[in-house]
Amino acid sequence: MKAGLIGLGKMGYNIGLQMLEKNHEPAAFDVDPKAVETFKEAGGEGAASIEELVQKLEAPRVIWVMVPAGTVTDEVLEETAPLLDEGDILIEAGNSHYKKSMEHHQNMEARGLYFFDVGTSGGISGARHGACFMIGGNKEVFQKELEPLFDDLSVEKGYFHTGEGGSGHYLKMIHNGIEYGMMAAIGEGFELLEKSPFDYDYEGVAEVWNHGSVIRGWLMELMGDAFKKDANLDDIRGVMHSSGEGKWTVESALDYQAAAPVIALSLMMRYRSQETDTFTGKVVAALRHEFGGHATEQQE
Ligand SMILES: NC(=O)C1=CN([C@@H]2O[C@H](COP(=O)(O)OP(=O)(O)OC[C@H]3O[C@@H](n4cnc5c(N)ncnc54)[C@H](O)[C@@H]3O)[C@@H](O)[C@H]2O)C=CC1
Ligand SMILES: O=C(CO)[C@H](O)[C@H](O)COP(=O)(O)O
Repeated sequence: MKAGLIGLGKMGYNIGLQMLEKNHEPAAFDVDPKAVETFKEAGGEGAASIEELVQKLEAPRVIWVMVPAGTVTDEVLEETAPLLDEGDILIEAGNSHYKKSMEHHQNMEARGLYFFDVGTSGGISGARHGACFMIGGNKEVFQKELEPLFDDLSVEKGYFHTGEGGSGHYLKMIHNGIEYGMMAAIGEGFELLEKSPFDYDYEGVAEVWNHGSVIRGWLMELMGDAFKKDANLDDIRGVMHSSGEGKWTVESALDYQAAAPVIALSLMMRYRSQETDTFTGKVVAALRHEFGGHATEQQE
């Protein structure tokens, strides 16, 4: 099967390389012509526009979209859909909000297209060597047209048809919420080591925790890699950005009245990390001063 690919960034490019390796003969478009050139140099086929990409594919066309979530994804889908024929397939594998994906399902089905919302996990190395996919959409079409592709691009047992439209991205959102909580706990653990009276070798700690311990796993492996490059993480600041999935998870917890305090607090800690001082801190310091005469620290 000749697959189409839109988006040759950190994830899409590596998915493209896997498609190449596994004989899915990808043709790819990216808004950045340099990305298309790089893909061509790696052996892939390039397209100068979405229109040209569509023309290169045979019906039923399968197009994998891996661009920034939100407006860009919406625009790419809107540009692509009118160029397709009934029965063609769009796979949207970015980190999109599941409610938006449910809208895309309705919209694409109304045009006679099949749409799949796919949560992708495993990071860049997963995209390159085998990822984990959570796939929402028509099950029969998935089994008939797409299963071999997902089987090839995933690690063994690394794909799952999650159910109706939106369920793939909902599952990925919750996955990322869990990711926030797990990473926050690892961070707090190392903070407690750092504040302790002991002089731990953090790379050694990550290494031993990753051998037989209850908390072994890929995040701990990555922690070992990071400490190997920078023993005390001196080169980076402790500022934690986020791209929306944690916030959406917490919003869902509120919508569905589910208690998710670990994920919620890990999200708040990300926001807190982006501030060097806080108004909360000023208010509490001022109040302590007002009621108890406790010292405040003055601005320099
Ligand atoms: N980086 C990661 O670890 C993961 C990212 N994702 C999701 O996958 C999607 C892609 O992520 P990355 O590859 O990391 O982002 P990226 O920023 O590295 O790549 C995005 C690519 O899309 C291209 N692009 C932007 N607008 C376009 C347009 N209108 N038409 C065609 N191409 C366009 C950009 O030129 C760029 O090459 C996002 O939705 C992201 O949330 C999902 C799982 C893991
Ligand atoms: O989906 C991912 C990993 O599973 C992406 O790396 C995502 O960007 C992580 O979320 P955040 O940027 O909010 O930390």
